[in-house]
Amino acid sequence: MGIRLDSVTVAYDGNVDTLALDSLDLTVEPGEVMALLGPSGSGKTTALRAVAGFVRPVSGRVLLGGRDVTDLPPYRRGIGMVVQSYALFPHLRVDENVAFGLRARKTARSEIRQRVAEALEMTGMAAYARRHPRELSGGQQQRVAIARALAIRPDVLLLDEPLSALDARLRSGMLAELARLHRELPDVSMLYVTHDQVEALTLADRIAVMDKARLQSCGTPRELYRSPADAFTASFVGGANLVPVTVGTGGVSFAGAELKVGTNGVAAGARATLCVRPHLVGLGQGPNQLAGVVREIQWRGATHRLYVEVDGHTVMADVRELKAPPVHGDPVTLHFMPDDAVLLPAEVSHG
Ligand SMILES: Nc1ncnc2c1ncn2[C@@H]1O[C@H](COP(=O)(O)OP(=O)(O)OP(=O)(O)O)[C@@H](O)[C@H]1O
Repeated sequence: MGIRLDSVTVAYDGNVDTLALDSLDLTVEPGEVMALLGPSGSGKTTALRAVAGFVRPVSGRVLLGGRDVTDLPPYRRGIGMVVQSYALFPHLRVDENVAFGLRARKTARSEIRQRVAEALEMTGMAAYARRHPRELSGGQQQRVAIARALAIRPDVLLLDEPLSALDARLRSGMLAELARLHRELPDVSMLYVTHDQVEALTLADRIAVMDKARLQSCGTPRELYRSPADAFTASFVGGANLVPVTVGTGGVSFAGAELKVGTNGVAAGARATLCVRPHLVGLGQGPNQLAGVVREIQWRGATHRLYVEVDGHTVMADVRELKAPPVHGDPVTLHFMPDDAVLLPAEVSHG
């Protein structure tokens, strides 16, 4: 079932001077996973809570499957929700926790038994049905929380930083599990709040990037990564080199160098920001050369990350592990292919 936020504005405590959500328009297609990505306080959780019905917009509408649910209470929206802190009932066993939403809906006993078994099976927790939450690891507790959300067979699943309490190894395992669940439940739309871009890039069909209560941009992970529309999106979805340039004809000038890049019809003489991903910057001679001085070098196993100062700006280059890496203070030449650069509107810094 699709989700639509139609110009949704939320102000907590009636404070309309600082909106938590400012006219948010967002559509999640049926069966789609949409990640909400953005810095702390940008309104991601608020958007989720508006869909769930825990906050009431001061204006705008929430539609589920084309039906206006703005005035419906949360329990009548057919939504499953998983939050960061698991929020399991400590005094209830795993199976009782999973059954909770079904009991509240007065589902028949035999049906409850079947659905609880199914949800625990789906999340790999069938063997733990009779344990209490305190007898489970963090990852297992989160699986139970997901099973509980799935037991009501929701049309819409809302996930609020579901993996952020887990350690890195568990997190990547659970990410794969969520991707599998999405394949097994192709009709369930998911709205997934995260500030982790790897989670967003891995799991989402599309990513909505939020900043300061507004939608900054929305697109597939590939679109936002390969052709971001603005510097904020570029820096939030994948690492980015962002440098101020002056547009010429057939290229730009930066740090005294003339660089060939597509100008997208931007007028010559205009100021703009050039975006190049660090892994697309090479070391040594090539097209579009930049001369600089190594300020820092990090060994990352398969790659080296170089921080190179070019005319007062830092340019990052991720290159394959070097046998004889340069050292701090060494002069180096960097290069990148014309097609690997994106020209963005002028503003580099954001907030
Ligand atoms: N219950 C509340 N009462 C008053 N203000 C709130 C409440 N919840 C959130 N806010 C404010 O609304 C704004 C958006 O908060 P929200 O929790 O939606 O952001 P977020 O993007 O989910 O952040 P985070 O990544 O830190 O969870 C923030 O300025 C926050 O301080």
